[in-house]
Amino acid sequence: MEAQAQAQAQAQAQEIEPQDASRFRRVCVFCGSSPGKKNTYQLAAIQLGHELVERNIDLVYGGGSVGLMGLVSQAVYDGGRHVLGVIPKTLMPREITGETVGEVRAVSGMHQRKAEMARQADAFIALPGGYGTLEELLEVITWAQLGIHEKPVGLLNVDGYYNSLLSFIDKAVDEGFITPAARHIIISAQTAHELLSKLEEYVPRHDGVAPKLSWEMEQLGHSPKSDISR
Ligand SMILES: C/C(=C\CNc1ncnc2c1ncn2[C@@H]1O[C@H](COP(=O)(O)O)[C@@H](O)[C@H]1O)CO
Repeated sequence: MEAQAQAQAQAQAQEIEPQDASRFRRVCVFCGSSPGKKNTYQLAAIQLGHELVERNIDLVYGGGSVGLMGLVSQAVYDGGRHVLGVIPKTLMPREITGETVGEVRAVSGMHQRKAEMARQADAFIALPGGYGTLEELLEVITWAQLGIHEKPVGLLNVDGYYNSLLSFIDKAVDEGFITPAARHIIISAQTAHELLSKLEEYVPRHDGVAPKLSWEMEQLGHSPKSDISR
């Protein structure tokens, strides 16, 4: 595959330095179940997988091998890190989702999937994607705003794919619907390396609206043990 060969060549050319230990054990990636039209989207998915491997970070994602989901999960798996795919039982047939590499966890529905992915992750990253990706991204941002978790949320803005979403969010701040503090929940960058570095440094600036423990129990079904969420 062209994007895979290109990503490998770039990684070799850069002779990536070994990273310091990451504060993240596992990152959740939301991304398109389609590959997108530009090669740069596919390349970015593979490069994100390589970046996670370089930093010794495991992956949790929506499972399957379709689109960008398949590229990022394969890159993490090939790099020797653990891959956890969380799939609702209805989406499990291979004709819908394709083969999943690594561990597969079946859940009863889409809500359970999002809660399980959130529970398992220390941070979230969205690559380019469609409705599913946007819905997953906006939900973890909303949960952060409410104080359900304090895990960093990153947007990999490949080739400016998310420029219009970011402009819209800035408009919502200007119009008084999103507070400037909550605007800082979204960390964006154009490359996986820059994004991971920013996420490692993230410090939440917004206030939650209710006691965190009760939110965690209500939304995630538990009190997360992750170091990041405390
Ligand atoms: C119906 C389509 C593909 C079905 N395959 C999927 N397999 C696994 N996970 C999926 C699938 N479709 C959506 N998801 C989840 O939403 C995100 C991707 O959705 P998008 O609309 O393509 O952005 C992804 O993060 C998954 O968690 C054809 O779309």
